[in-house]
Amino acid sequence: MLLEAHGLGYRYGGGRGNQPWLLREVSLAVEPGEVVGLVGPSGCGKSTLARLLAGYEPPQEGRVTFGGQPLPRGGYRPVQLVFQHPEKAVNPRWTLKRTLHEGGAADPDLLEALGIQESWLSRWPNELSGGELQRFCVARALGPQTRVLIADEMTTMLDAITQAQLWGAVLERARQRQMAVVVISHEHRLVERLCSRVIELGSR
Ligand SMILES: Nc1ncnc2c1ncn2[C@@H]1O[C@H](COP(=O)(O)OP(=O)(O)OP(=O)(O)O)[C@@H](O)[C@H]1O
Repeated sequence: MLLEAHGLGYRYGGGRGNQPWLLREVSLAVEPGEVVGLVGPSGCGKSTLARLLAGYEPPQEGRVTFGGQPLPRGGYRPVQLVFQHPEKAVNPRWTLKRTLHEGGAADPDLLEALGIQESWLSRWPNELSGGELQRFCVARALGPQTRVLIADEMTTMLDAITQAQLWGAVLERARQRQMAVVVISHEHRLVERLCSRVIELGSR
């Protein structure tokens, strides 16, 4: 298995202040090249689980393994996360070129597939639309060392044509590199269309 969660438990506040467990006994496994949906009611902890799976924060119970080992602590993250709001995911004081290079040298074919125009590279994040900025976040997350992409409502704010373009580019890379994709979305039709399997995260 490429990415596995073994009995994860998580509660905000680290157990102080009597915050209830948000996630408990969550186990899942994702294979290379698999496109898996992660669905559940609003507030059930999908985004929190995404952060645990990407290694942004540790679970309080259980563990996440990548290729059978703990997630690497430093260097490039093989499990990349793209959020719904690109403006929160970029440094407003960096040009888009610099933002892009945070994920390594950008592949020109990928930029073209994502519809990123050369002239946007010298701009600042506030000089692009949300959809244009999200293309950069997707490009940055698709560095050659990415083995799992977690797309947390990645295209929710985009129009249908842009959605199709971004997913086309992502799925093509996933096929080429045997990269796994975890799709978190409230759009059932999108999940049904993209995913070969769906994991349901229960409500509390
Ligand atoms: N930093 C935080 N501190 C305390 N509680 C938080 C924090 N972040 C999220 N929560 C709470 O944890 C719960 C789960 O949030 P999360 O964003 O993981 O759910 P979700 O399933 O992704 O929701 P949605 O589908 O609405 O995006 C929510 O009740 C939320 O209010």
